[in-house]
Amino acid sequence: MNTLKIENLTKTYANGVKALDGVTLTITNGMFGLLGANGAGKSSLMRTIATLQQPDQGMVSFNEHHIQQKPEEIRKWLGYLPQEFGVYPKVSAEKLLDHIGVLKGISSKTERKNQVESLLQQTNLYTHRKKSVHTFSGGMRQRFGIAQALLGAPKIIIVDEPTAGLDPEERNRFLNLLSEIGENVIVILSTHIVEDVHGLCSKMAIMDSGRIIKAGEPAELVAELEGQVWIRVMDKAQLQSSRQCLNVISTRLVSGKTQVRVRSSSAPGYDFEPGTPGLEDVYFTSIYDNKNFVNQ
Ligand SMILES: Nc1ncnc2c1ncn2[C@@H]1O[C@H](COP(=O)(O)OP(=O)(O)OP(=O)(O)O)[C@@H](O)[C@H]1O
Repeated sequence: MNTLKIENLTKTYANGVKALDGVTLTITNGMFGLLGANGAGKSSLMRTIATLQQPDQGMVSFNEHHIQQKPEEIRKWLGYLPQEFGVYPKVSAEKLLDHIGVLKGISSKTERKNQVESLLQQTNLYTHRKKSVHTFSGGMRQRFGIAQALLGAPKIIIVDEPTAGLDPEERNRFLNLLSEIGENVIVILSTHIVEDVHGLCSKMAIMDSGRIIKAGEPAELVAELEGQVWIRVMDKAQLQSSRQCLNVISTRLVSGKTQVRVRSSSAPGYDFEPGTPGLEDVYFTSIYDNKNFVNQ
């Protein structure tokens, strides 16, 4: 079992933005979803785990090794797909993967060839292997990104906002690919898309303003809201006045009408129907509770 321990991480950038504020988490094998809005601090946390930046306070350990003191203890086991992959040189996908394999320390040519071939197959890029990565579509680039992250049999894989900008088909294909990665490694999926976490991740955390505001198993977190979600269709004027007295979780247009989801321990009115809670309700209520807590 691999264990990543994050303890009380804090980071304030030179411009005064506190991107990490006492982050504490323990992550073991399996798919872990880190959910948060843009600017919540996800990339800052991912970069710190990948030892690309130092925290001001706190520590990260991987399998009991303190990684700020011994960064090589995570680097040699890490597969990282950053949010911005940068510029691709004009060489074929196959050659680029081989080169990354060398950088990752796979010194045997045969071993590299085998790994590159099998990863190109796995990511459905084998027929495009002779093409230059800079000519790839967004989805193909992300699949290439996961192929390079998987080189060298990593024990911990970090993918930062991998589905942003992908069309629904490519997004599905990418998520299916992620789900195929073994159970015996840690995979951290950072995303602002609730559905990316739903169904794919066995554990998750929600991040807001540099803090972890909720963590657990998605199904358990959803179950905590059982009996507390109520639904009603309203017009805009009703919604405006109801906002004062109701705890509105979210609103959604359904066939041109506004469907309102409300949190309440009992029916907030005779015209409300009980709703089935989902991960999106968990996300919105956690953010709401955190803002109220901070403003108290
Ligand atoms: N190098 C930096 N210098 C100054 N501020 C930064 C830097 N990197 C990030 N920030 C700020 O820190 C906060 C957290 O950013 P971060 O990129 O970690 O969040 P995120 O959840 O990954 O969001 P996004 O998906 O938009 O990148 C934001 O307010 C961001 O503007």
